[in-house]
Amino acid sequence: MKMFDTGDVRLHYRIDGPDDGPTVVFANSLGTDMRLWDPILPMLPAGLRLIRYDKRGHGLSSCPDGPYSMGALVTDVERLLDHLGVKDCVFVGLSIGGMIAQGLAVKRLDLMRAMVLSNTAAKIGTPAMWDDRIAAVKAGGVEALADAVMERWFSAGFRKTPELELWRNMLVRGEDAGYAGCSAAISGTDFYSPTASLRLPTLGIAGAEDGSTPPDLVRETTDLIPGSKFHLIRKAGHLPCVEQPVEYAAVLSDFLKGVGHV
Ligand SMILES: O=C(O)CCC(=O)CC(=O)O
Repeated sequence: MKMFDTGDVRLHYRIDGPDDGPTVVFANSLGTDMRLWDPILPMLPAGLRLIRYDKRGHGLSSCPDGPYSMGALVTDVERLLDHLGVKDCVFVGLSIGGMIAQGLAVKRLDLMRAMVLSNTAAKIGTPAMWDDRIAAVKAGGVEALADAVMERWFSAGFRKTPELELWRNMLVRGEDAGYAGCSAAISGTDFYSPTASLRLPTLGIAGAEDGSTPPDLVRETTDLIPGSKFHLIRKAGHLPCVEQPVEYAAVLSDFLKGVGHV
C-alpha cells in the first residue's frame, strides 16, 4: 500500500511485480476500488509491473470536495505515472477508468503504448441522467442506488450468487461525495472527437449483459480508433473482470502479447 500526494489529492496506489517489468496500469470504475482487478491479476503473464490506484473519492484515496472534472481525474493519474517514472505502459481502463484512459492518451500519448477500453465509451449517459443520480446520492447516499446499480453491473446469473454481497458492500461503503464527484466528471465528458484522433493499438472489451455501457456503445467508441480490436464477453455485465476473470485475463494477455508487452 502506497500513497502519493499529487498536490490536489492523495492517491492510494499499489504496485505488484518487478520494478523493471513492462508496465500495465489499471483504472477502475465508478463505485469500485482497485480490488476490482484482484480476480484477473494472478492470471496475467509473469514479469509484468502491475500498477493500480484508487481514483479520487474512491477506495483509500482522499476525497476532495466535488464536483470533479474529467480533466482533474486525468491529471491525477498523469502525475502519479510521472512520479513513478512510467513510460510506454499499457493502460487498462474500465468504464470511467476507460474515459480516463482516453483522456490520458489524448494528453500524454508518450506514456502509453496501447490501451484497453473496457465497458466504457466516449460518452456515457446524458447530463440529465447524471443529475438525477447525483441528486439521489445527495438525498439518500449511494445505498439509494445500490439495487439498480447491481442490475447494471452484473448478469442475472451472477446476481444470484453470494459474491454479489461483496461488490454491493464495496459500492455502498464508498464515499457518497466521491461517487457524486465522479458522476459529475462523467456527465461533463464527450470524447468522440478527441478519441477519433487517437492512433494507438486499442482493444475494446464489452459484456453482453452490461446495463451501463452495452456492447454496441463500447464498439462504437472502439471503432473510432483505426485498427482497434473488440471482444465481447458473454454471461457478463458491466464488470466482466469479476464475472468472467479467466476469459478476461486471456483476452488481455493475448493483447499484451500482440503489442509486444510480454
Ligand atoms: O461504472 C462507471 O464507471 C460509470 C458507468 C456507470 O454508470 C456504472 C453504473 O451503472 O453504475
